[in-house]
Amino acid sequence: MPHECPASADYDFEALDGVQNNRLAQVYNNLFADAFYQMSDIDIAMPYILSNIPSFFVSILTRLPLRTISKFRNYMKVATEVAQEVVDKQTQLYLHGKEGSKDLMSLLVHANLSEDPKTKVGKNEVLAQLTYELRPCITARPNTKFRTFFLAGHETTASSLMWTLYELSKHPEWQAKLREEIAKTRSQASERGDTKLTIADFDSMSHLQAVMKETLRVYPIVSSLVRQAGKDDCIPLSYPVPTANGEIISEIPINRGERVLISLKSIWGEDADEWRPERFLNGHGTHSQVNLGLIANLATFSSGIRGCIGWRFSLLEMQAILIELLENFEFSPSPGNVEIIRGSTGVMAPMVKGSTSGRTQLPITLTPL
Ligand code: HEM
Repeated sequence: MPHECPASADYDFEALDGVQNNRLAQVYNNLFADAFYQMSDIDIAMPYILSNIPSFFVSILTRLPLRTISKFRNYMKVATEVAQEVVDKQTQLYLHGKEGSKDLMSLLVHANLSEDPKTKVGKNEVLAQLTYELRPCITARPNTKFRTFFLAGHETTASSLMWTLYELSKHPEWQAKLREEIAKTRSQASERGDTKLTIADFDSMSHLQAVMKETLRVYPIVSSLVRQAGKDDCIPLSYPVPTANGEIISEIPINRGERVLISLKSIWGEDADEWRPERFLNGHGTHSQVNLGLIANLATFSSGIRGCIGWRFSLLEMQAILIELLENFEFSPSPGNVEIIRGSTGVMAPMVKGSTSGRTQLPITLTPL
């Protein structure tokens, strides 16, 4: 299993060697759970306070030793230093005529050095793309630019992968189906003379696509979205509902500036809570297409102009890792009575029920094949 991030930053997190060896891994380790799990009242209120006060007071308040803010400030400091090192390394390679690696970060560095004003990307923007902007992270301000490879790109994909492995560990029959599909696709590729699978091969693997889509449906990592009304409006309802005073309404009026929290729980019928990838295969059910993407009967990547910019990258990354893992290991539930719950840690992350550690964790058994 790769323990670096060659696709995005040509940077080795040394994650499999233990977090103590790498300063970025140290501050990143359990960051979301440490910052967001079981927050205090003041930590919960702070984003709303910060969203509604002038910037001058924000910079004072964000110096307070509050849990969420301190954790992210700590992370930002180290992440910015590492981002600077990555950028410097790629810049030197580029200036000495060496191609450097073909990861996303190197492409951004090349764009930073571009002489053409149309393609040039400023240095601060390059750094911000790699790290994170402290303010939107700790405020609830909707529509702020969410700029990052490390956080938006990593935590979401890693947690979705964990949930996929969790479900596969409980469903050996799906592991068998996937191994068969992978072997068939590999043999087709080698008949063509290809040693590696192509993106078209990934897209052709309907069982793996169905497994990923079903996991993204049952475990939407970003489980709610906030939107702010740009003008007075009415939100039409799919069906009339009674209000607290008994009035039946079929639309909800909202005023300009009001915030709406959109829950991503879709309507999937009686088996909505069950993990059943077959619902996307063989024309089962009404939402049967196996295709994945921004518009794929799921709101897991959101949609429209603020939809996830990294959805395609994330799916390819997950697919590549899952193929590698499934070819090499069998997954089964952890021995003992371990119950896994969905931890509310800013993203939906697996945690062990009853554990007081406050850590994101997923104990499962891996057996080499
Ligand atoms: C399973 C993986 C992922 C999930 C479930 C996911 C989910 C989402 C969602 C729901 C949004 C919309 C947030 C909102 O509207 O408030 C979003 C936005 C975003 N995502 Fe992802 N994401 C994933 C992976 C990635 C990856 C791999 C990257 C980058 C490499 C990424 C970068 C972004 C960025 C930059 C935005 C903000 C887009 C904008 O506001 O214009 N995401 N993501």
